[in-house]
Amino acid sequence: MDYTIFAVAIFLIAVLVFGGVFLIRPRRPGVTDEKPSPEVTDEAAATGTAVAEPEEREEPAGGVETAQPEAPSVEVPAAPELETPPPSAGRLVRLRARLARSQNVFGQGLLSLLAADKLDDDTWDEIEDTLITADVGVTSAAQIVDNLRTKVKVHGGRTPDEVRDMLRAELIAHIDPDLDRTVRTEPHGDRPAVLMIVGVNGTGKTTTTGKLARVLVGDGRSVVLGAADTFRAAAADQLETWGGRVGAPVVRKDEGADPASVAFDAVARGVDDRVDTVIVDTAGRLHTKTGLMDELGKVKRVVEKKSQVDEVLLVLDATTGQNGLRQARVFAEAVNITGIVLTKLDGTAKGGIIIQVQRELGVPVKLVGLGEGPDDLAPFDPETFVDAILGQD
Ligand SMILES: Nc1nc2c(ncn2[C@@H]2O[C@H](COP(=O)(O)OP(=O)(O)OP(=O)(O)O)[C@@H](O)[C@H]2O)c(=O)[nH]1
Repeated sequence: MDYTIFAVAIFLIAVLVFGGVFLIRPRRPGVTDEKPSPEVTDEAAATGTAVAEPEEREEPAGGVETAQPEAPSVEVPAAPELETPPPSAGRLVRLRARLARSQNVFGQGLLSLLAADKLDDDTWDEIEDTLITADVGVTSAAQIVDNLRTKVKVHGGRTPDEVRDMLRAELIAHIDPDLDRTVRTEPHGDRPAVLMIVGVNGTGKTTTTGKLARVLVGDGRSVVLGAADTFRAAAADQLETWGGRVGAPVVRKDEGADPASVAFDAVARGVDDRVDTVIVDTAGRLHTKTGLMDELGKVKRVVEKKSQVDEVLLVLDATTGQNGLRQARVFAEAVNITGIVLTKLDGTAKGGIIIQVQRELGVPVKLVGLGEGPDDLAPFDPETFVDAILGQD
């Protein structure tokens, strides 16, 4: 009996021991049934970042348990990648094909007329008409024709190369290679250079401001942008997009705010941040509204309380011809224009406007816009321009 009790007791103990072994089976190191509670980093908390659940992992084949404790993955918003625009040097050469395409009628038209078998009065009239159609202006067109006629008489020969050289020299002379086309963007001491971008709505001011910021960043400069076009909130948004892509901060205020105060604040920010250049985009003003033109003068005067204005660049749409010239004259009366940005030269055969606008305003074309792409703005160079329109490498 005692043995029976003893045997039963042994059996029960054995059952308990083995059962316990299975019930309290050790777990794989680092693997828990509970999902780890996701960690929220300070950064994620601050930015309201969504936290990703850790994924279930499959056990590796062969039963080798190698699972390691995994840090929960946290989605951190990628910092917007800054773009590296190309430098200013060589841009016009790169965009030469655009010029060649758009100015084909102008350049090639003149070349073929000059190479005609017989250069009679009618042909010379046609040459003059071609120049006028390309917006060279009546006075310059007549001068160019006179000069070419004289050269043809003196030199006699008219091989294709001679004709091309003659026309090339004449056009370059009229565009004037000696004009100073430097865009003054160098800071002075502890003050940034200040550029104002002015012009009528739709000519491409905001786009030019953004593209110019890229040119400068491409050349290694630091830039602040001022969104003084407070008539159109979208212009400030547009500028923020441009600035954001190259790391140029944008100073803006609410729609309807005083443009002069935005311009002043932008320059103040530029001084505080010790940047190289501040570019102020102004509102597109109707040249018939004297009040608005006066305001442009005010923006300049207010900015000058903080720092001198180095450039006032007038943006002109090359496709608007005589109308654009009229606008240019009004702007030139209201504010001292230091340079012209001729936009949309990719969309017109009227490249001769360069000659006319410089002649009318006595101010050089410093930059040209050759497309809607972010890097389609180039410093203007007369020789590259003429070579492109005459189809010369
Ligand atoms: N093809 C071409 N389009 C251009 C060029 N420059 C600007 N544009 C286009 O012209 C349009 C008007 O440009 P904006 O920069 O908004 O003109 P804006 O003068 O600032 O106009 P407002 O803000 O209304 O005063 C846009 O669609 C630009 O992409 C250029 O050189 N070539």
